[in-house]
Amino acid sequence: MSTGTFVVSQPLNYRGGARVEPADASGTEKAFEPATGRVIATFTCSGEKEVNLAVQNAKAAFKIWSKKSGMERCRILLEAARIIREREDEIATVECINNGKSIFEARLDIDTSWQCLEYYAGLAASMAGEHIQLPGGSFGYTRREPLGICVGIGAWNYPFQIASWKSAPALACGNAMVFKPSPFTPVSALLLAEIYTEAGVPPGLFNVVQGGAATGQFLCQHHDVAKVSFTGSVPTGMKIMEMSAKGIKPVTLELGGKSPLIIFSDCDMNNAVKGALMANFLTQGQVCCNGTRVFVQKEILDKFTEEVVKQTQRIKIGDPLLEDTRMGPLINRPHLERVLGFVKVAKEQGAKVLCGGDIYVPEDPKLKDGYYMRPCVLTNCRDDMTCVKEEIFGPVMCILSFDTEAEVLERANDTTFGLAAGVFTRDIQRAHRVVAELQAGTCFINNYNVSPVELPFGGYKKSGFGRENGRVTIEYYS
Ligand SMILES: NC(=O)c1ccc[n+]([C@@H]2O[C@H](COP(=O)([O-])OP(=O)(O)OC[C@H]3O[C@@H](n4cnc5c(N)ncnc54)[C@H](O)[C@@H]3O)[C@@H](O)[C@H]2O)c1
Ligand SMILES: C[N+](C)(C)CCCC=O
Repeated sequence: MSTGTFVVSQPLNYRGGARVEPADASGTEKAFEPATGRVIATFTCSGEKEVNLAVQNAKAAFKIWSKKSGMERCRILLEAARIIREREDEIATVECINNGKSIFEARLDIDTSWQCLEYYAGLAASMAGEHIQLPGGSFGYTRREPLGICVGIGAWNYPFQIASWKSAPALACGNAMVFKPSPFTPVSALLLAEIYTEAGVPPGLFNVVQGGAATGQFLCQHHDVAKVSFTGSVPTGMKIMEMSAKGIKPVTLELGGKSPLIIFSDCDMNNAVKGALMANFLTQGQVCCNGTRVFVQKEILDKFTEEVVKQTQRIKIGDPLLEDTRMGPLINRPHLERVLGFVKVAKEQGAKVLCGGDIYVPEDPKLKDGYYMRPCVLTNCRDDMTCVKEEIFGPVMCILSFDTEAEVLERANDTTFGLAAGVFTRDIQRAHRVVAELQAGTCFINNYNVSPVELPFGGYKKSGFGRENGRVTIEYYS
C-alpha cells in the first residue's frame, strides 16, 4: 500500500464478533490521512442505543469468558498475539496511514502490542487467590474475580497500542471490554477486534464503538459498566473521573505530561544527544511521556545544544510509509496550528528558536496538504514560560540550563505533571539518587522512551493514577 490510496470501506463499529453499522447516531466524523490531508473515512458516531447494544453484547460474552480457566484464556490470548505478529506489517501500515507516525515506529508499537498480549496470557494462567490460615485450624480464602464490563477510551497517538494495553490485562482477568478509539484514529482498533475473534474469544467480548465526547459519556455513565480505563488529556480525565464517581466506578487515568530530562556534565554526550532526540521527536513529539524540559548542566550547555540542533536538522521528514522516514505529519491541521502557536508564544516570551518550529512542505506533491512541521529546538527558556510549563504535544524541545543537582531536582519536580523523567550521567550513584527524588511514574537512566511491557507505566500528580503493563495492572482489572 502507498500513501494517498487507502480508504475505509467497511463499518467501523464492532459488536457481537462482527463489524456493524451503529444502531443510532450522535453525529458523524471524518478521519484523515495526516500525510496528505485526505479523508479516509466518514463514520457515524455511536448514540446511546448503540452503546447499550455493545454493553449488552459484552455482558453476554462475559458470562462465558469469566467462567473459563486461566489456561483457557491464556491459549486464546497467545493465539491473538501470534496473529498480530503475523499481520504486523499490515497493522503498522494502517496505523501509519491514519496516525502519520513513520512505519519504522509503527512497527515498534505493534511489537509492544503483541508482547502485551503474550505477557498477560502468561499471567492469566497463574492468577490465583490466597489461602489464609486463621486461629483454631480455621481458614479463609480470597478469589481473584473479574470486574465485569470494562470500558477503554483511547487517545490518537498510539491507537493500536492503547487498545492492546487496555484490553490484554482486562481480558486476561476475565473481563469483557467496550473500547472507544479517538475519532481521529478509528481504524486500527477494528483489526484488533477481528484478531480477538479469529483467536477464539466469545462474540461480544471485545467491542468497538466510534465517536467523540458524547459517545464516551454514554459509556462512562452506563450502569452496567464496572470500570473505565482512560488515556488522554488532563481536562478529559477530570470529566471521566467525575462521571465515574457518580457510578462509584474505579478508573485508570493515563494522562499528559511535561517530563524533565536532566543532562549532567559527566554524561556520555553522544548518548545524551540521542536520548534527547528520542525523548522529544518520536511520533512527531506527540508522546505523553516525552522529556520536553531538557535541563543541561552549564559546563556542557553550548556543546550539547550545538549537537542536538545538528542532529535535529538531520531528521528525515516525509512520507511516513517510506522506510527511511523518521518524522511524519502531525495528527491534524488544528493540532499543527496549536503547536505552531506555542512556538510563537515562546518567541514572544523570549525563547530563541535554534531550528525548526515552522511549517514544512515536502517535495513530493502528494504530501503538499499534509500537516508537517520542522522539529524545533528552543533555547533561552525560563521555567515560567508557557512552552516550559504546558504540554505542547508536538516536536518542540525546550533547553534550560542548571548548575547543581539540588537546584535541578527542585525545578524538575516543580510541575503539576509526573509521568516520566530521565537522567544522563556516568555517575551511577548520582543516577539512582536523583531518580529516587524525581516525582515521576517512570524514570529512565541513560535512555528514554523505552517501555517494556513487564514494567508498570503511569503517572504521579495530574498525569493520572492506576498503571498499565506489569504485574500490578492485574490489581486494576480484578
Ligand atoms: N499517559 C498516557 O499513557 C498517555 C498516552 C497517550 C496520550 N496521552 C495524553 O493524551 C492527550 C492527547 O490525546 P487526545 O487529544 O486524544 O486526548 P483527549 O482527552 O482529547 O481525548 C481522549 C479520548 O477521550 C474521548 N473524550 C473526549 N471527551 C470525552 C468526554 N467528555 N467523555 C468521555 N470521553 C471523552 C476522546 O474522544 C478520545 O477518545 C495528551 O495529553 C497526552 O499526553 C497520555
Ligand atoms: C511507548 N511510549 C513511547 C513509551 C509511549 C507510551 C504512550 C504515550 O503516549
